[in-house]
Amino acid sequence: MQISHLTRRFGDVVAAADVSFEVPAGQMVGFVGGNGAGKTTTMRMIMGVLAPTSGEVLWDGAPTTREVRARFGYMPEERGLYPKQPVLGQLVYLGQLHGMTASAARQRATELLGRFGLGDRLDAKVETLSLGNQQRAQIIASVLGDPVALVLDEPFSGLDPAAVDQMSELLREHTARGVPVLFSSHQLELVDRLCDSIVVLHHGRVVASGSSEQLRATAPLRYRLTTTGDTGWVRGAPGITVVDLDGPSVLVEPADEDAAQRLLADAAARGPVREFSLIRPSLSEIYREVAA
Ligand SMILES: Nc1ncnc2c1ncn2[C@@H]1O[C@H](COP(=O)(O)OP(=O)(O)OP(=O)(O)O)[C@@H](O)[C@H]1O
Repeated sequence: MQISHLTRRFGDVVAAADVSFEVPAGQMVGFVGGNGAGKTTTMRMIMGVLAPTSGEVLWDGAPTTREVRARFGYMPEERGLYPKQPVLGQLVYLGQLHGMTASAARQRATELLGRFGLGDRLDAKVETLSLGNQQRAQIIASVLGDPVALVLDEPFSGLDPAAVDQMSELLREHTARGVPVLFSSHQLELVDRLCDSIVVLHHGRVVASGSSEQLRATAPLRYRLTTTGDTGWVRGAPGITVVDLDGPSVLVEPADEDAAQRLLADAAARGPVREFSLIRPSLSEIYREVAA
């Protein structure tokens, strides 16, 4: 699935500005960005719920049609299930909307509800389920009918760690079959762990994208040096910028690898070195950097 130059304005607000990225077959792509960054707007355009001001979404190289989008599984921000209706009945209905027979939809929905701990709540009204269980049912709704792509708006919000694992497993079963999966989330560690690639949106624009390794490679090289004495001398070391200094421990940004190794040699010449380690930035740090 190719998102190509999607732009959406609401009056003076540009909610999405020239957003382009790919969700390759069989890959999980994490869509991150602060509140109001434009994730929901972009996903709505992908699903055809909202018309783009300009740009398009391509499927197999051609602009998506209503028929193609009908085969996408979607979990909207506003959620789709009716609070006052029984869970299983609604899932069967949704499955039928996706072209399943009533009995196939009932069988698949029952199986998934059972698998996710809701086997004894089939006839419960959605509103009587806990929020996390409602969320499980919403995710199940989006995967009924063997979708060819999945577009999920914050599917993991409100899920406990066990449910996160179960739901990630369910999504992985889809990517394993070649289904492209796009989901938004504010849980950056989870995105880092699950996704093949990440798209960072800020004020409607894509400000970074790539695998977490690629995003990390754009962050400055940082090392932590810990000695037994004071590291104040590091401030004068050539090619070294001190980020944080606290007595025997200092966090530095060397200009290059040579400067880092020179620093280590200088430190060793002064006395014992307790620690000299490359610091890998977390996705949260990278996010803060690119969104700054
Ligand atoms: N129907 C609308 N009318 C006017 N402005 C809108 C509409 N929908 C979204 N916006 C604006 O577009 C911008 C992007 O909103 P959007 O909901 O896409 O962000 P988001 O990244 O999903 O945020 P969050 O993480 O808070 O869900 C915001 O400034 C929002 O106020």
